[in-house]
Amino acid sequence: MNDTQKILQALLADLDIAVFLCESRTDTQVLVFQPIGMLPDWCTWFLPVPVFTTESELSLPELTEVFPYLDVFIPDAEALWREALWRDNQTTRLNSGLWTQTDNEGKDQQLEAIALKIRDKDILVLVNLSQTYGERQRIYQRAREIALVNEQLIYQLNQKQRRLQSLLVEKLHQSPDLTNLDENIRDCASAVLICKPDGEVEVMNRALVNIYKVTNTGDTQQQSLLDKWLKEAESQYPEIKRVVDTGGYWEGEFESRNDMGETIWIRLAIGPVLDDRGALMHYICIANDISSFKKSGDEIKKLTDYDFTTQLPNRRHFWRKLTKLIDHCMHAKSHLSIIYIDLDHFKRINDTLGHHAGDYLLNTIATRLARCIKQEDFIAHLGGDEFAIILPKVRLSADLNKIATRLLNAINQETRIEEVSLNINASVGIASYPKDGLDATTLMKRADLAMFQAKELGRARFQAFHENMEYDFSKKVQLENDLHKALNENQFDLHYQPQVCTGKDHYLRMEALIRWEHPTEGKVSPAAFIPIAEDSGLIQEIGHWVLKTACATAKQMVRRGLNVVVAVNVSAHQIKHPDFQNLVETVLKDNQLPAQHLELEITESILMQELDMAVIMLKKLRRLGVSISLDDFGSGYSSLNYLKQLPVDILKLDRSFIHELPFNEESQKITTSIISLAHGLGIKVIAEGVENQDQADFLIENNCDYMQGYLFYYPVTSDHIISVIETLSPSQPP
Ligand SMILES: Nc1nc2c(ncn2[C@@H]2O[C@H](COP(=O)(O)O[C@H]3[C@@H](O)[C@H](n4cnc5c(=O)[nH]c(N)nc54)O[C@@H]3COP(=O)(O)O)[C@@H](O)[C@H]2O)c(=O)[nH]1
Repeated sequence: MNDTQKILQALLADLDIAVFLCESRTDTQVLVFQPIGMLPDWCTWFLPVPVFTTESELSLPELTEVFPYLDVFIPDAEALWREALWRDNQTTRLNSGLWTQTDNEGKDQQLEAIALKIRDKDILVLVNLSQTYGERQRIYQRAREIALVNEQLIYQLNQKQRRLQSLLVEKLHQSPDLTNLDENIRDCASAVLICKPDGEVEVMNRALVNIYKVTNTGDTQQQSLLDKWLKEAESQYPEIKRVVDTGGYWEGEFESRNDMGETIWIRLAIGPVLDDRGALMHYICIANDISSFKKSGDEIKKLTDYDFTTQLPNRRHFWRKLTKLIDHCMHAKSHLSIIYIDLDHFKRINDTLGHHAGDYLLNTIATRLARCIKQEDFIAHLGGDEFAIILPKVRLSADLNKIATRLLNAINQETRIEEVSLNINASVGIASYPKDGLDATTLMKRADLAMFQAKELGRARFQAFHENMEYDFSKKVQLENDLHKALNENQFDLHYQPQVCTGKDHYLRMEALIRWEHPTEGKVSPAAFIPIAEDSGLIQEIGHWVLKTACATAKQMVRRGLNVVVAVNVSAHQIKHPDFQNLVETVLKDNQLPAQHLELEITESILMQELDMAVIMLKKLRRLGVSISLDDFGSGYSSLNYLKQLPVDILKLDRSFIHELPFNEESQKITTSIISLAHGLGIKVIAEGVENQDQADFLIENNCDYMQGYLFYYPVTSDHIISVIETLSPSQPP
């Protein structure tokens, strides 16, 4: 073994990962996996017999037998390796996400697979994250145990103090001159002080001297002890003086200082001794040093109140703090605001770069956010990609806007992880006490609602809560319930909008657009219900229905000799479904529709959310023979740079540019540049939302391939589309 191999070996052992080089056997068409370095123990525990050696090779069936989850992952990984989705020597990777698998010893292991293409090498990495999880669990468990023990000990101490109090009161009643008391308290572990109502010391024991490291046992020093305790406890317990002065029983714990000036925590009970007529004779004070409990309590607090990844206060800590501050505001008649931050598309980072990269990013952002706020503010990491800040003194919207802008800018600074440069954004919601809510739950709910609205409005922005949001939200919940019924009760219909060709084409094109006739609300726009269907998961069923219906209509037209292409809108959630390709294939087969008559329309933002995955799926779909169009091009991420890697046939220019044609110079330039760039890459262009002749003239003049809009046709029902399509001449410009 040479030095480099030794270093690699040590590195792998340190990282606790299993690495395989993947080669394809041309004779068998089967992938073989050759372990690089020794495999870690957890990996070999999955094997029935220890067959791994550094030189051994594993064939695909063997590896997928050992880790059945790889069955699903390997085809995608293979596509990544085979189709060289890597550019200019950059590394490309695909993460499987975590899965749990039970090893031969019956232990659950949390595993993640990563497919990597490094230069020309195909690498499969298996990472075991169980240790990190285990460590976390152990720490929390230990914290719970310490907390439990502490609680029990404090309880026992209380009982002991109370028993001693009543015993001493009894003794004092039996012999009011304090004789024989000494022997009851001399060797007692609790510190005991019996004093007159004015604080003058009558009896004290050795434990008190020890706890307070008393050097001067003269009267003057001891006389002030009761006074000292009252003063020390007063900031935490404002009632203590009143209770003691009026002869009440008091107990509690607070920070005190011994005669050496050291800080100690004591638990103190002060009880009165009254004579037969109810007059105050003595005070009995019993104190215990609880500093060691407090110390482990602080440790517990650190473990249970702080987030493991960012070291910021966690959700539990945040709620306690918020409740306490609201209480304070209520009494002081003051106000506070909360800022709720949710990172945009954070999951994408975890999925593509791995959990370690995600944790690194969270840490970086936590540090940046903490730098943006004042000392009196409170920041917490609520978990996942959510942070929250309490601003105890801020209420004016101008100030809140300034702070939110500062936070957004801090988040959006460039972060470099490995070789990748990231610019993450966040959606931010704001709510204030008492304007938006009088308790922590309402306030957080409303800040969350405002954050949600910021997401809906396009992310990377902040939004303050206003009352309408709650109404909008309940309306959405209602629509979601109704959507469940809509499919079963045939409330959906599909309309079609023809797309006209500006040059020569032998296809007649149209876009399928879903319509919903709600039984009480009337027509509900797809722009309103598609996002709800996406959030609730219903989009899979609805999307399936749209695909089936559109293909059936297209087949009817093909049968009549019409050479049509029907474009079907596909949501991000459908594309991400691993079965989507099979579903499209089945629908085409069931309708006996040749694939060239179907086009799938996806939005630009889908691609950017999970670029590698989406590209793999689009390539699979294209292999079936369907064409792909990219909707709303230019409206979102608009990176012309990635266009050359995308397997698309058609770009749909976003209607916002067309709307401003032909007079807005910027829109002119964008439109003409996109058209020429697309043509340069062999991609055709459709302009959407064409509403007047000036726009059409400009687009024809600048070689736009197709146009769609109310100038030509509104979407028409399925009953009418055939007759409309029949009037379209495939080779004539409008
Ligand atoms: N996932 C799915 N999404 C769908 C489906 N059906 C529709 N949609 C998406 O909903 C959004 C709103 O659609 P809709 O209200 O149907 O509006 C479409 C056209 O009616 C409208 N249009 C067409 N011409 C013009 C015009 O000249 N001016 C103008 N203001 N609007 C016009 O544009 C919408 C089509 O847009 P696009 O898809 O971007 O080409 C919309 O985002 C739909 O995509 C579905 O089945 N599944």
